[in-house]
Amino acid sequence: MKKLAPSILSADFAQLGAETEKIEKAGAHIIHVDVMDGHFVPNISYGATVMKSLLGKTKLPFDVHLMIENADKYIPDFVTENTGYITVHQEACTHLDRTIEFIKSFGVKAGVALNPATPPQTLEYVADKLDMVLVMSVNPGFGGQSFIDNALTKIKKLDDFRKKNNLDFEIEVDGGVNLSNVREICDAGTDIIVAGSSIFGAEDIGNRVGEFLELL
Ligand SMILES: O=C(CO)[C@H](O)[C@H](O)COP(=O)(O)O
Ligand SMILES: [Co+2]
Repeated sequence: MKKLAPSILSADFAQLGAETEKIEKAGAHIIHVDVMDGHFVPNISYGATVMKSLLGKTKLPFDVHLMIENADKYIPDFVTENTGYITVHQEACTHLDRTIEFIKSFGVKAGVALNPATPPQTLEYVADKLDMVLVMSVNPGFGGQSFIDNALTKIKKLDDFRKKNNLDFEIEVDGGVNLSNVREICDAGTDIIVAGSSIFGAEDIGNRVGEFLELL
């Protein structure tokens, strides 16, 4: 089953609880949490305190997308009863294998994200340890950007690679996903769809989640 993970980066932060409730009621599967440090990416978003403000208000798992340097230092802050996945960037981790093991030591699924310019082959020697690979289809740092088409080639390569090697990591796609391109992105082999501005920018957020779910 394909899963929908709305990114709260584009939510109205003054209404974060209410907007989260709307996406949960409408059937979204996961909450995507974008953490930006102003160093690895040229923007600062929010940290663990904001994510933790949703604890007790939603049953949905958190999918933590760490766009930060020194991830090992901050990973423990993001481990909560709702935390399903923690994903770090390949480009930001010197000791990627160690960081993956560190995430898994908390009983949380481990993901690695790849920037648009990063080839999928870079994950060859850690792929058997991974629960998820996040294919960035925009350069990370901002919501509301346009989908970079060659992400489709990368998704297909990763899908072939996991089939050939009998691996079971999930493939997540993040950036510029909308109602017009989501079907093609799913067909390429994606399991988890992240969508921020195309959900939280809609007039009726719940209705938009429903429209996405029909297409998954
Ligand atoms: O990681 C991200 C940006 O770095 C966001 O998850 C992503 O951009 C989602 O926003 P949108 O759907 O508006 O592109
Ligand atoms: Co993200």
